[in-house]
Amino acid sequence: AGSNDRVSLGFIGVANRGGQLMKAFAEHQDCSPDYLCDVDSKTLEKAAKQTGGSPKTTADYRKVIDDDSIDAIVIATPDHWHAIQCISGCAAGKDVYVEKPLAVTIHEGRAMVDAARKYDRIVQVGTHRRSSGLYQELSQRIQNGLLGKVCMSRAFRLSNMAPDGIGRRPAMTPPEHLDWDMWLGPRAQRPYQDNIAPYKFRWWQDYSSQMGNWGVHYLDAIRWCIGEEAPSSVCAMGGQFAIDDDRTIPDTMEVTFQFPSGRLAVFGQYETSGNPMMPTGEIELRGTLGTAYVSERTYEIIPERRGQFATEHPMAKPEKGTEDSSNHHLTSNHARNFLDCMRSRRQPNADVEIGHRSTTFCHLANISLKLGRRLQWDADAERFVGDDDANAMLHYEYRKPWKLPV
Ligand SMILES: NC(=O)C1=CN([C@@H]2O[C@H](COP(=O)(O)OP(=O)(O)OC[C@H]3O[C@@H](n4cnc5c(N)ncnc54)[C@H](OP(=O)(O)O)[C@@H]3O)[C@@H](O)[C@H]2O)C=CC1
Ligand SMILES: O=C1CO[C@H](CO)[C@@H](O)[C@@H]1O
Repeated sequence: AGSNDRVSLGFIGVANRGGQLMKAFAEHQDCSPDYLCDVDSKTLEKAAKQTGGSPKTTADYRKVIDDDSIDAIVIATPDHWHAIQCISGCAAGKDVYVEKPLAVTIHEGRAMVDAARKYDRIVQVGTHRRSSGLYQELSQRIQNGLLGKVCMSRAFRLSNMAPDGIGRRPAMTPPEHLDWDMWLGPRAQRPYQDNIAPYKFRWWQDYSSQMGNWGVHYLDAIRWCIGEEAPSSVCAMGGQFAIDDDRTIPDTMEVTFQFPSGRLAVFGQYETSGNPMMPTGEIELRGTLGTAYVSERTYEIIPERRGQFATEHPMAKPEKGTEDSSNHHLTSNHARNFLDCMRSRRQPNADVEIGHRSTTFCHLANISLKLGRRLQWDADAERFVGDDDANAMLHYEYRKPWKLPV
C-alpha cells in the first residue's frame, strides 16, 4: 500500500468514465490516484490536473501493471481492452475495478474470472446498481415473492438518433496526441475515424455494442431481481433500419431470453424512437401479484388485477420508494465497496463472476442477431447446444502480438 496505508491506485483510461471514476474514488480518503494511463496525451494531461497532485503518467498500461507501488488498477478503457488489462493486473498481484461490459467475448469473461480466482484478486465490475441500497432491498423482496412469480421483465435503451446518428466519416490521420495502434490493441488494424474514438466506439461491434453498453446494466439488474444466473435460450432480431451512419450495430433491436425456471426477459435497443416505454422507471418486472418499475433512484409497485377465471387472492400492495442515488452516488458507493473488499478480502458487490454472467447475456444476444436464429445455451458448459457456428463466436483471433495473459 501507499503512504499512510492509503491504497495506491492506477487509473487506465481516464476520459469520460475514467474521469467520473477518479471523482468517485477521490471521495474516499484511504486511496490516492498515483498513476494515470491513457493513449491520448491530451486526456492524460487533463486528468492529471484533475487530481490536483502530480501522479505518474504513461500511455502504456504495462508500466502501471509493472509498478510495484500500485495496489489496484481501475480500468475504463473501451471494452476490447478490458480482458487483457484486467488479467495482466491480476497476474501482477493487483486488485482490479473494471468497467462494464466486462469483456467483448464470453471466452474473455471466463478467463477474467479464472484469473481473479487463480491469483486470489478482488475484481469489481462497474455495474454500479449492485451497490444501491434500493436495489439490494428490492431484489431480496422480489426473490422472496413480493410480486408473485415474475414471468416477464423488460428494459430498453431509447434514443432517437435519426437521421444521422454517429455520421459517416472518412478515414483520417489519427490526431498527433493519440496512439491509434495502442487504441486498437488486439483488434484488426484499420484507419482512424473520429466517429470511433473517443466515446463513439459503442456503435462499433468490434469494440462494444449498445447491447453490451446499456444491456448489461439492465439485464444485470433484472437477473438479480428475479434470481437467475443465465438464460437457456435467446432470440434476437433487428438491423440498421433508419439511421444513415457508419455504425456496425443495429439501430433497432429486440432480444428475448428464456429461463429454465419458466420466465422471459426482453431488452430493446431502439435508437430510432425515444418516447418512454414505461409509466416510470427503467426496468419493468411483471409478476402474478404485482408489477415493479425500478430506476437508479426510485421504485413503484402496482398491484396486479384479476384476469380471466382467476380466484380472489391478495395482490401486492401499492408502494413507492426513492433513494438519493445518482450514477455518481452509486459509483462512489461501488468504489467504497471495492476499497473495503481490498482490505477484508471479501467478494465485492459486483464480483467478476456476477459481471461475467450478466455480460454473457449481451454476447448471447449479439450472436443470435448475427446468426439470425434462436439459440440454446448450456450455462454450465458455457457453450451453445448443437450449434458450431454459434460456438465459433465465443471468441475471436487477436491481432498479433496481443494475447490473453495466463
Ligand atoms: N458504469 C458506467 O456507468 C459507465 C461505464 N462506462 C464504461 O467505461 C468504459 C470507457 O468508456 P468511456 O469512458 O465512455 O470512453 P472514452 O472513449 O471517453 O474513454 C476511454 C479512454 O481510454 C483511452 N484508451 C483506449 N485504449 C487505451 C489503452 N490501451 N490504454 C489506455 N487508455 C486507452 C481512450 O483514448 P482516446 O481518447 O484516444 O479514445 C479514452 O481516453 C467503457 O467500457 C464503458 O462501457 C462508460 C460510461 C459510464
Ligand atoms: O454510454 C453510456 C451512458 O451512460 C451509461 C451509464 O449511465 C453508461 O454505462 C454508458 O456507457
